[in-house]
Amino acid sequence: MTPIELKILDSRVGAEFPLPQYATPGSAGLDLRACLDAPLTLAPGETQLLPTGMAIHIKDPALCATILPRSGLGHKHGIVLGNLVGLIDSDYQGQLMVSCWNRGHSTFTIEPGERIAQLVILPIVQAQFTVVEEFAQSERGAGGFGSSGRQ
Ligand SMILES: O=c1ccn([C@H]2C[C@H](O)[C@@H](COP(=O)(O)OP(=O)(O)OP(=O)(O)O)O2)c(=O)[nH]1
Ligand SMILES: [Mg+2]
Repeated sequence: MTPIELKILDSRVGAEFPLPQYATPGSAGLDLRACLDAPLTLAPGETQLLPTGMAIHIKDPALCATILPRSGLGHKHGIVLGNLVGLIDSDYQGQLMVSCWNRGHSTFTIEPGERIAQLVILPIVQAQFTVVEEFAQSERGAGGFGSSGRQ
């Protein structure tokens, strides 16, 4: 386990709303909860930025966090992320925010404390680019975007 600092910005976090935790020993993600004062209704097509009531400071530039949708909410109810994937930089110290997008056809109500997305901590490699005139030829070369066909 990698220690990461977490600041509670809303006193309900860690009390009525549990802190993010790995649900099982093999979990990759920690569920994030909507730190709302009242239920929030998302109409079809609507996007709202929801607070989580907490901040993390990852510190280590060799790590980042991503915010991903929960599969049940996304698949069954069309509740995904307005930014598709959220990327949390290692030097970000502000509140973790979740952009919730109702891409479905029905209104969906998010309750205070409801688990709306998941946080996944990942390793990062920062690159330093070396500008060259030519690349050593690879097997693929510039082929892409379906160049290998469909079957
Ligand atoms: O779903 C998200 C995505 C980002 N962030 C925070 C953490 C991240 O480190 C910061 C900046 O995110 P990003 O670089 O993706 O956004 P930007 O539009 O490029 O903003 P900036 O100009 O602040 O970098 O916003 C969130 O809280 N939730
Ligand atoms: Mg940015």
